[in-house]
Amino acid sequence: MATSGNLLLMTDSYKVTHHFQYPPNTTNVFSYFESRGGKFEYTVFFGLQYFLKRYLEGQVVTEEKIEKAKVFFEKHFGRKDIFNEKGWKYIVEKHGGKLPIRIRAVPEGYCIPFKNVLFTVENTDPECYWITNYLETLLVQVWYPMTVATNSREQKAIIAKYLHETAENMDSLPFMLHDFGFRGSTSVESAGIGDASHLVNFKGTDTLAGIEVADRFYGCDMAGFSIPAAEHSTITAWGKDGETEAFKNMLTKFPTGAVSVVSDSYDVFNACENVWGGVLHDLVAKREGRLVIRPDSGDPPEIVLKVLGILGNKFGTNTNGKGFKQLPPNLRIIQGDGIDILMLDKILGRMKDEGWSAENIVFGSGGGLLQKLNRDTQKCAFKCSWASVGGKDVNVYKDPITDPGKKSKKGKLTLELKEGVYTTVQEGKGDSSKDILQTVFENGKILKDFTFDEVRKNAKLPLES
Ligand SMILES: O=C1OCCC/C1=C\Nc1ccccc1
Repeated sequence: MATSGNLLLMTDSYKVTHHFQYPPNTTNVFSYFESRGGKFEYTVFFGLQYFLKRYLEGQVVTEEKIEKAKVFFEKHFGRKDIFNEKGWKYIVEKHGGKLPIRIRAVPEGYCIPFKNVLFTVENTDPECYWITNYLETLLVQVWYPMTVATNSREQKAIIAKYLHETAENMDSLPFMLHDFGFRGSTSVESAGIGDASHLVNFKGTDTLAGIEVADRFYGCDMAGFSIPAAEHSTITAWGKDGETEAFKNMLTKFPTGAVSVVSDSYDVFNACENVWGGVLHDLVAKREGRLVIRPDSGDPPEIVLKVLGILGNKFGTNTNGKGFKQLPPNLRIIQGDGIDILMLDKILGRMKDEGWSAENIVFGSGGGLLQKLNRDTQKCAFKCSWASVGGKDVNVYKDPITDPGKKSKKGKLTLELKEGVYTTVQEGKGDSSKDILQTVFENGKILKDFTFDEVRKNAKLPLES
């Protein structure tokens, strides 16, 4: 049951005036959402279910919300005759406050090449033609989970490629990219949505909000995991001369299991050479459980290779079945500074060139994972493609001479697989029995509830099967 805010205010002001602007006797408006393409050739369709459950499901329109919106819009527009009070009251009286809308969508987790229909929205009551595009503003926010899930999956593909080339198995893949992005997110809600999108592809996170989203909206009890880890304050509070004590404290307070220690407070090379590889060498070498050393500054590829070199000298390496060097299984490094998809490839490429297996490292990413994206990254848009006016079907479209790239699709749309290629069939010419779009929402009810496990399975890489 949707539990937050006043849906009547979750739109753009101009939409409040649009019920006056459709042709007379318009009874149906059918619109669709697509990515017109951009950074990635496809999008992982993810996150619509969050919006349906959080904002659209059940009795979302009430007399009280209508009254509040009425007062709000009289002040906002400075006049009394704009807000569609009759239209909203009709929804309360006729539909019990449930939205007379049908939404058909690609199954969550599917990877769909751009310029394909991803979901459609249409009104189910001819009186409510105006509600379809009223919901655009909220529904287009699905650009964010989709784009984060896609960016995260593309990073997984890069990591998987290097693991495939330099490691004997893919076992470490699920924990190779850890979400560090909570503090850099624009809100607790967006951190939750973004991290859940990352967790479609991975299982390591410090962004706790996303675990709650995966639980509450996709039925996943614990979608992400973490380990005890230091931050600079827990090292530097021991004083510059106390760094060895601080490191030793980490090993003794967490005697088993994995532990991560940020080691660049003063001199990460000295820390690796003379502390981890010196004073604490034997404690580390015989440790039950993994020590993860975290550099956190400097040019990432250079620092990573230098730190690997020092640790390799101090703790030894062996050569795996693919001919690449591995640190002892209880010793790894984590690079969480400056990581985005390009830097990931750069570091792993350098490691491979210098004979290191990718499994010696894990990555943390914050802004690169959750923030360095916008709606334009994948050019996500919502457009009307069909209407019924005075009982006549109209194939609606735009085709601006000033940007052919913004040309929109016509008529009722379906998505089919034709010779293994996802194809959007326009003008209602599709075969509904082959339509990959499924009705996920109708008249206030959610008709398909994807579990996080299903979404993860749908989004798997070919290399993972
Ligand atoms: O070092 C680590 O090892 C793995 C567990 C997490 C972790 C660090 N977390 C973190 C979170 C937010 C900003 C910076 C770091």
